[in-house]
Amino acid sequence: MTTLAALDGVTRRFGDILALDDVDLAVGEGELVGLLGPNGAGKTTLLSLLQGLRRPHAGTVRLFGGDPRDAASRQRLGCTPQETALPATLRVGEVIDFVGGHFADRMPTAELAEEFGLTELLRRQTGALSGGQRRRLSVALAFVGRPRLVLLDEPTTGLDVDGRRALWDAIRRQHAAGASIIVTSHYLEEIEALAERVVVIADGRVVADDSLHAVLARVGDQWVRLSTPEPARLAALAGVVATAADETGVSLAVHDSDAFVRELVASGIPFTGLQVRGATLEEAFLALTERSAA
Ligand SMILES: Nc1ncnc2c1ncn2[C@@H]1O[C@H](COP(=O)(O)OP(=O)(O)OP(=O)(O)O)[C@@H](O)[C@H]1O
Repeated sequence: MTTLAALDGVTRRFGDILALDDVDLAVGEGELVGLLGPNGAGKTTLLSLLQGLRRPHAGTVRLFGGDPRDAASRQRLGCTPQETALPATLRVGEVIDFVGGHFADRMPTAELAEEFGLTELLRRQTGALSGGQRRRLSVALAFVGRPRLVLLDEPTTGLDVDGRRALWDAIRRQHAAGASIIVTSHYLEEIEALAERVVVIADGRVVADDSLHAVLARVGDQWVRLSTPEPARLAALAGVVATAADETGVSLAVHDSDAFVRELVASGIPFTGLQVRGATLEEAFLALTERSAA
């Protein structure tokens, strides 16, 4: 598999903040990689290094084998940032033509508009678009130059359920047609819908890089909830992957809830309101990032 983008021992600081801490990551041709992590984990910083917008303080970043800060390396890169400023008085079709004009081999405006559900909007000024329509246009623009690699930073933020699904379908079709994609998201549903490989980032470090299935298996797929006056003693019990406490009780991610409950009873830790159920993706992901923080 040809490597399209690679970070090798990359560290990036902002003053005292260590935004990326010794990150290794390689993305190959044909991959659709989901980058998952809480606010401030370092996802956007990672994408900005791949776009050549920032330089690493240590380590190397390669894009199509070159330095991403050389414009030539970025010819086959498409991006949608978290927020896009569109010139309000230009029409949708004009914006697509303007961005497309920068690429030697571009997708025709009508074809791109059709793919991303913008056909009816081509003559509308971008200032008159709804938030969801603007978002669709921003994502579409990442694909206009027939990129080999596309970076999508939270592509469906602000979209309703239908809009999100329609955009996922378009992204999947572009992937099937040959584009490799790195997508960041806060929505596990989005990562699940799009990505086969999941890279979890927490506090600037890669804490998991595997198939979605394998990541879930690692974090424990059962979830126990209870109330106790002695929450600190719970973490020492066997099979506890992670704990999270709030004012209503303690939640624990565990691998084997039967074994956990047997040990809980044997430990003599007082508890009430015991509940056991399968973990949602959201909980599994939180457990993983909290464990890394611990
Ligand atoms: N220009 C900057 N100046 C100072 N600190 C920054 C700058 N950019 C990012 N940071 C800090 O670096 C860390 C990583 O930020 P980054 O935006 O990469 O996270 P993220 O995972 O993309 O978060 P989010 O999901 O909220 O977009 C954060 O602590 C952030 O505050």
